[in-house]
Amino acid sequence: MEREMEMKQSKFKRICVFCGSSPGKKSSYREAAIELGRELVSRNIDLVYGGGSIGLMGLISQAVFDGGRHVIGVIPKTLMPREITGETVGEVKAVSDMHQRKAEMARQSDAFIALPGGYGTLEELLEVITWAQLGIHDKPVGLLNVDGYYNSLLSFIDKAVEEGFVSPNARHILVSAPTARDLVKSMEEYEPQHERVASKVCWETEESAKYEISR
Ligand SMILES: C/C(=C\CNc1ncnc2c1ncn2[C@@H]1O[C@H](COP(=O)(O)O)[C@@H](O)[C@H]1O)CO
Repeated sequence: MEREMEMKQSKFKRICVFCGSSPGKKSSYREAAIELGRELVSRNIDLVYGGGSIGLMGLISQAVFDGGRHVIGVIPKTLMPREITGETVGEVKAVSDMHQRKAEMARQSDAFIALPGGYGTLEELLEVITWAQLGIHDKPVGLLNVDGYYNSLLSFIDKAVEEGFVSPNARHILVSAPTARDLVKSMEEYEPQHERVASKVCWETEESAKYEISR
C-alpha cells in the first residue's frame, strides 16, 4: 500500500543516470545498477542514459527495458559502433559530440542520479551540480553511494565547504543515499536551498542547447 502511494506520487517522469562504462570489481555495484533500474520501473519512471550495453550502463538500461519502461540512450555518433558501446536497448538519440550529449540528457530528464563510475561519471555528475549552482536548472541531483564508494568525494565536498570554495547552501544540491529506494525518496523531497546566480535554461530546445554549448 505504502509502495502504491509512492508510485502514484512520483514527480519524476524521466531520470538521467550517469554510471560506469565498466562493471566495477564488486558485485554490489552491479546489483545496485539493477536495483536502481527496478526502482525506477516500480515508480513508473523512464530512463535517460549514455547509451550502450557496457558496464553498469548496460545493466541499468536492461533492467529498465525489461521492466517495460522507456529507455533513451543518448550517444555521440563517434561512440555508436557496436564494438565501442555494445547493443543499445530502447530508443537511441544520436548527437554530434559529448557536449551535446550532456545537454540533451539534461534536457530530457527531471532529475539526475550517479551510480559508481570513473572519470566520465564524475565529469557528468559535477557538471550537473555546477549547472544547478548557477541556476541553469533546479532538478535534483542524487548520488547512489553504494558500499561507501563515494565517501571520499563527499568528504572532499565537505572540505571545499569548510575552506570556503563551496557555499554551505550549494552543499545541499547533492542528495546522497546508500540504496536506490532511499535515494529516490529523498530526491522526491528535495527543495533547492542555494541562491541561483543565473536563470538561463540551456536545453529548452535542441537549437538553443547547441547554441549555448557551442558558444
Ligand atoms: C572507453 C571508450 C568507450 C566506452 N564506451 C562508452 N560508450 C558510451 N558512453 C561512454 C563510454 N565510455 C564512457 N562513456 C560516458 O561516460 C560515462 C561513463 O564513463 P566512466 O569513465 O566509465 O565513468 C557514461 O555515463 C557515458 O556517458 C572509448 O574508447
